[in-house]
Amino acid sequence: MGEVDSAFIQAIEHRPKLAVTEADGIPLIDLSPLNSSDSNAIARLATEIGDACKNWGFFQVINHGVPLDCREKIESASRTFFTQSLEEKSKVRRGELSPMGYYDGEHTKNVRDWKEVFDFVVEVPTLIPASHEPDDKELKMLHNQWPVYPPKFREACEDYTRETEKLSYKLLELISLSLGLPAKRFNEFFKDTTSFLRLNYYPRCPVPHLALGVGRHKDAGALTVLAQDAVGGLEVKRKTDGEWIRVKPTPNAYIVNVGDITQVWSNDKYESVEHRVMVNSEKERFSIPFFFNPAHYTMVEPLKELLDDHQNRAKYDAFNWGKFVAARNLSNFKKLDVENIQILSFQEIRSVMLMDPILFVEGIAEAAKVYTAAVKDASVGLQEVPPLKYKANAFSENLPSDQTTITGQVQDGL
Ligand SMILES: O=C(O)CCC(=O)C(=O)O
Ligand SMILES: [Fe+2]
Repeated sequence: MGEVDSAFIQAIEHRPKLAVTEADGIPLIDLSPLNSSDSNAIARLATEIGDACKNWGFFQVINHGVPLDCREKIESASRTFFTQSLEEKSKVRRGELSPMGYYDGEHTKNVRDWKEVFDFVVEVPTLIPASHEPDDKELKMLHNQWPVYPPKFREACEDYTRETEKLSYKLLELISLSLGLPAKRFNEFFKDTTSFLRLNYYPRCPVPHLALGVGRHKDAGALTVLAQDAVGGLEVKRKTDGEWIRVKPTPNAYIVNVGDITQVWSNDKYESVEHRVMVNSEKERFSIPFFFNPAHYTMVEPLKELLDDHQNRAKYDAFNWGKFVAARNLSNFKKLDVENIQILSFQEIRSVMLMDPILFVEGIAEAAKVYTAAVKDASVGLQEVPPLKYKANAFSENLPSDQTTITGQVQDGL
């Protein structure tokens, strides 16, 4: 393996196959009916989007209204930024006090990603809870850090974000219609948005069969709108058979996927689907996801209009989006000595309605102990941690995939 740090190496069962399956099945949807006032065409479009959300959790859109030059400007700014020296990029490195900016040490499920990122929030400042503690009402403000080079980097980023945000609202409205709800049913949640944009850079990798650009994960927020370049590498786990399918790069298209919040809102009608990114030894790759997220104070729960007392009972408890984000921040800056800690600390969010109650309570109790120990720098006797860690991992690994948590599968985000 030469000089490759073992932190990048995936467990055998998660290593990518170098032979790629490129399926045609991921829907390609033309959004041009939105430019007409033909309500039938818009209704048909909503149905098409609803089917894609149900069957794939992913789709691509064309004729989306984001000007091409706006996209080209941010793509070129991103390329110029990342080709600088580490020393230059580190001038805007993210830290505990400013979680936005440049970072090259992200881990997904405790394996390091073969990538570098630059993050910025859409609304300045963005408010999120200061801690994950339920009783702590203090808020903190997220600000952006901008590099001085390349010039116009900030302008390119901000212009692009405004356009992708507009597109995200259109998509959200179509999703709402597809669920039989008024177009603007979800809009109120996004007033004080916690959305952010990420520039991803995947350098060439000498061990593409052992490492991943981003390990398997689901996106936590409401929607992700992603621009990928012509290199390709994004793979989606096909719902029908669990096969990893490559999303074919389509010039000037956007890849859209529903995140966990939409899954909860729709009470599982739409599913947030696992995906990952393969890297390669010949070509570097760039992508730009826009994570469209609600206000921190949003209580995320299945929409009442979609529920009844029979077939359609709520499958999730309500959870507070901001507290969830704050908990994610905690693990971003402290390397917890426990694998999959995010899964374990939030298990109740999704599985409480789904799994055997005794197993659930036991699992959560174990997880809570491990979590507390890890957060307090393992101040609980060290000899106690390994068996707990072992049990907790066994617990999370044994969950069927449809019972994994809203947070555990999520390795994106704040
Ligand atoms: O780079 C990509 O194609 C996808 C990245 C991704 O899934 C993410 O950043 O959440
Ligand atoms: Fe993702």
